[in-house]
Amino acid sequence: MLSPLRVAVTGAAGQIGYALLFRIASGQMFGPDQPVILHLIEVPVDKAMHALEGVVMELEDCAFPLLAGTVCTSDATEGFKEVNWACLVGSKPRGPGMERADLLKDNGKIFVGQGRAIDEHAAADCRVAVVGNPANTNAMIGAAQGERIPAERWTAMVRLDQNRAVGQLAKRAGVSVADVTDTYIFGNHSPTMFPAFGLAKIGNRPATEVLDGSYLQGEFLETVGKRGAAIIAARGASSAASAANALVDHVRGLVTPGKVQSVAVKSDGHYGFDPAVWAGLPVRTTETGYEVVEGLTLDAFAKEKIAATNAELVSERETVADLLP
Ligand SMILES: NC(=O)C1=CN([C@@H]2O[C@H](COP(=O)(O)OP(=O)(O)OC[C@H]3O[C@@H](n4cnc5c(N)ncnc54)[C@H](O)[C@@H]3O)[C@@H](O)[C@H]2O)C=CC1
Ligand SMILES: O=C([O-])CC(=O)C(=O)O
Repeated sequence: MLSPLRVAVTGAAGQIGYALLFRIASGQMFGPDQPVILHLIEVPVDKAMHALEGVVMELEDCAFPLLAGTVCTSDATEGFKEVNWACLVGSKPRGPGMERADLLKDNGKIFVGQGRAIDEHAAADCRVAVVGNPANTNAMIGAAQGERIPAERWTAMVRLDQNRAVGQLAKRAGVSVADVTDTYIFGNHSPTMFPAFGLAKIGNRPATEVLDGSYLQGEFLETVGKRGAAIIAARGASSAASAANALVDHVRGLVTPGKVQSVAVKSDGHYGFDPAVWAGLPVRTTETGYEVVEGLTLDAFAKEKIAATNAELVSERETVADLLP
């Protein structure tokens, strides 16, 4: 029997939290043999903590064999103590008419405190997945607060964008999602992101041979880039179930050696990104961590799009300069 992993989830009583916790506890994130202890972190507000009690009652009522315990707290020190994974979901979602970058000032602050608490109290092997928006820049802020946990262990989620891109390509081509491969997101989790259709394959053929260029350069990019806003317009609330599902994929991928997926990581200059921004990139999981997949061929159109999303990430960093040590 494996010893339990401690997994922190912030915003545990929120929308994504509600769609996520049951999947972690059932083994979908860390596998069917891996017990977990969930550290559920919320704001110190009665309504949120009370809602969290209800969520814990429901977790108990599922009788998950892999759920080895829960810790409920609004205290970051207790919440992140000895955790092996921190899923940072807790933060404000945007409403209709807003861009994710509009959340920068309010949400950015959260990642200063949590970055410090993780660095001081988490297990030495702790890895972090940031979901709260704007996710790339929040990961950069959090990572910058620490000295003990290497910045490379801080990742942000662009897997939802990858899944959206795969879904759109499959629908357009009239094939199963299983037939769509090599679909990677470069850059920011924002409308400037670039789903690199030039690398994607549909039924083992280049997507550019299966679908026409005007669709790929136009409607496809627009639909994937603005999908979050379309869901807010339709639901009146931001995507939650698909976001939780993408986080399960993101973490599962990062604990599965050989898996290649889109992850926002410290760019270190790959594919022309500023070295200090967190950019969506194709990432391969290794036995000890991950590596960026190098050497993929990008055409002039792709390079122009990557330059634009990089410029946005650099400008977000300038906006939060006061939150960086
Ligand atoms: N990266 C991505 O692909 C996606 C990111 N998101 C983002 O995820 C975040 C959460 O979304 P929802 O769950 O729908 O929002 P929500 O409002 O339903 O839940 C957020 C929860 O976080 C809690 N919270 C706020 N500050 C906190 C803190 N400092 N510590 C702990 N908990 C805190 C709130 O009390 C609330 O319960 C938003 O920023 C949203 O924009 C949403 C979908 C996709
Ligand atoms: O669009 C939003 O604000 C929520 C989100 O990040 C997404 O659905 O991709």
